[in-house]
Amino acid sequence: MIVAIDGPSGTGKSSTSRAVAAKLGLSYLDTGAQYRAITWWMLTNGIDVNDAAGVADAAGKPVIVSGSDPAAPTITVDAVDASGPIRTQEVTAAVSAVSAVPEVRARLVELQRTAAAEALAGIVVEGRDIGTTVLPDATLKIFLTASEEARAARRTAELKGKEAQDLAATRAAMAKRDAADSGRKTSPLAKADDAVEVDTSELTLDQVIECVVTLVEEKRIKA
Ligand SMILES: Nc1ncnc2c1ncn2[C@@H]1O[C@H](COP(=O)(O)OP(=O)(O)OP(=O)(O)O)[C@@H](O)[C@H]1O
Ligand SMILES: Nc1ccn([C@@H]2O[C@H](COP(=O)(O)O)[C@@H](O)[C@H]2O)c(=O)n1
Repeated sequence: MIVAIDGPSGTGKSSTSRAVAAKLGLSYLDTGAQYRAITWWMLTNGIDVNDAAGVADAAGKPVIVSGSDPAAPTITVDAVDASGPIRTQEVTAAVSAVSAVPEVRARLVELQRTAAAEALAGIVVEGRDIGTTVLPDATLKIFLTASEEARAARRTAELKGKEAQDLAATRAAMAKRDAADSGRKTSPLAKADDAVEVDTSELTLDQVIECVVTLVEEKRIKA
């Protein structure tokens, strides 16, 4: 059972994927965390993230390891826990430039396919290009969407007390990142033709989780 969950930022991919994987006894892989991890490494090693050739040259250097237990997902870079630093606004603002570099994508797609092949009980993999590029033969593909208003409100609430931005700034930053992710040449953010689209704007997180669990169970019955 391989479940691919894609969609723009703030649609609920991570929250939904983790919960679905935990409920169904599947592994979980957050591919966005891997792109954030390589971006953090570039920033901390003085690589200009807007210099695509420099990023490409360095893409093979960091060792990125993802732990796939949905109860406690982990990510390390060169054996250092990166789960905190990859969530800063500095990394969020830089990640789209790094993830657009084909050498970076080739490196991480290989890691992602290996993780899926090794997950014997099955896996939920979330990102932007899982259904279209990374795992085109996934058992089930979901594309989550939500209105810009809903997504910005969710992210603003999540960031409260951390690196808080106001609603308008959060919305503008999300729109900019989605435009860059959708507009890049190599495997842009896109819905696979055979993905089920779920608009989460008016749904609670529990309703979205239930909806995806039902879709997985339907696939299992048919298999
Ligand atoms: N249906 C929902 N209703 C209300 N809040 C939600 C819903 N789904 C997710 N959230 C909340 O919205 C925030 C963003 O969710 P999440 O991180 O899962 O989105 P994402 O699609 O993975 O975002 P990104 O791609 O930017 O990492 C979290 O605080 C989460 O708890
Ligand atoms: N399959 C993917 C997953 C992510 N990205 C890039 O990483 C960024 C961060 O993703 P989050 O889910 O953690 O917000 C995202 O904006 C993309 O630039 C990707 O390219 N492909």
